Amino acid sequence: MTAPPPRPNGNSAAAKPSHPLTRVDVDGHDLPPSPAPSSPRNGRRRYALATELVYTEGKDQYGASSIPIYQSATFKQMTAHGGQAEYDYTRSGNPTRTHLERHLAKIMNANRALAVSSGMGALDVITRLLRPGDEVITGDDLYGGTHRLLTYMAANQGIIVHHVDTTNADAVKARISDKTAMVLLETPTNPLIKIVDIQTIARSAHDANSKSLVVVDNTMLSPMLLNPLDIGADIVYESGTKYLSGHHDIMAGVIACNDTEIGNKLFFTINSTGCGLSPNDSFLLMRGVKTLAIRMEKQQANAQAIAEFLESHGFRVRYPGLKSHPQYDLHWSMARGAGAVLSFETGDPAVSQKIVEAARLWAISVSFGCVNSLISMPCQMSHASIDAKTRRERQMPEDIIRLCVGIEDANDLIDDLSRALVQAGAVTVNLDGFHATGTAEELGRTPLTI
Ligand SMILES: Cc1ncc(COP(=O)(O)O)c(C=O)c1O
Ligand SMILES: N[C@@H](CCSC[C@H](N)C(=O)O)C(=O)O
Repeated sequence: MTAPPPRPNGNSAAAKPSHPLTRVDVDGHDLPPSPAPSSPRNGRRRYALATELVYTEGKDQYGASSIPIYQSATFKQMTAHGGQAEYDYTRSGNPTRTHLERHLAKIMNANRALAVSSGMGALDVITRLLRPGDEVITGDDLYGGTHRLLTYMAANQGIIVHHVDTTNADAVKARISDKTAMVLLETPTNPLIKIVDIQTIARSAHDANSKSLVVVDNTMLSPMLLNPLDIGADIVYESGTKYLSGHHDIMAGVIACNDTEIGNKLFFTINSTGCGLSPNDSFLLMRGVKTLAIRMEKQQANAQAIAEFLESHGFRVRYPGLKSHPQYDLHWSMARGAGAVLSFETGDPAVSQKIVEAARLWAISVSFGCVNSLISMPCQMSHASIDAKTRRERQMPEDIIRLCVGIEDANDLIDDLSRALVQAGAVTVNLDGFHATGTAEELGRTPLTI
């Protein structure tokens, strides 16, 4: 095999300084740093997070091990005066949802958690804290639905939205003013997997304007890997559709905070608009949360293997488990794992489409965080609600492929991906093995040998 040409992104794994916590396996290969302890044993948690996910404190009158689904819209009252019974109507509260919310508050290190009907529902509830004329500072690489909602609010509700490069904490700081009501962050970003320094941004936002709320979308990591409230966020939300439930069988959203007044305002909106999570979905989300640790462990191990496989064959891979990630150290200074979403580029949208369509084990689907693996082209799918011009301005490559890794056998996933790469013409197979096609350089990769 000829010496590989320089990588198209200029990244050189060898040139990167080792992370201070670098570990090696028995063969001397680098391993990701040891995760930080999974749970500070303070606040509401007594055990490590993997234990707390399973251990629930709620009591059922019959000692049921799994919280019953209180499938009731209304609740009988003892008198006509109202107010004495704990529940009156499921939009306002339901025992299954309460059980879930208390559990979520514990694992999110929050005083209060609220469960709603989707991740976007959660963001909608949070943004109702804003008033016309308020300014929001947010990223230039955002989940498409978030971009869509903010754009709607800017056009119709008098909210001023500034999109800045949130990987540059100074750029965010420069934008903060006394009109900044909210700083909305995602890390890692979806789908460019950029890392945002929550702690530094939160500090400058609060120093410059004590009223500005720092809101973090933690969907890409889940409370298993990051607790934004511990590092300066005022509100954290996530799509429970993803890792928290883990099986793509429900839509859900979760909001958590520590401030009682904010919690009450969020609850007011949920009760007023009726977007609280249904009893049945609360049950399913509760069931999913219990296996979060074990799912995440397997998903991350698979994602790491696949990221290394692709990178070792010259593809530009974006994954914070790789030392070549330009913000590797920043990510590991905040998070306890790299998650299970990665993206890579081929240099040609048509080739990317062929790869995606040739995969069998990888379902062509939006979403992530589920037990089964998914493949997608964000520009055409999850982020299609960002118009092409804006995508170009934000340097979102049209050829980018996103892999959302599940719990299957890693070798099966790699074999299927290899086959799809070959079938798509991204590589060719000769008698003596796999070789790059003649257009390797055009495709922005080194020759592939497997
Ligand atoms: C980062 C991120 N935040 C929020 C959402 C919204 O979640 P949901 O689909 O549950 O509304 C999604 C995906 O949909 C997402 O990827
Ligand atoms: N058609 C949907 C697309 C949902 S994308 C889901 C998920 N966040 C992802 O990133 O894959 C829409 O219009 O919102």
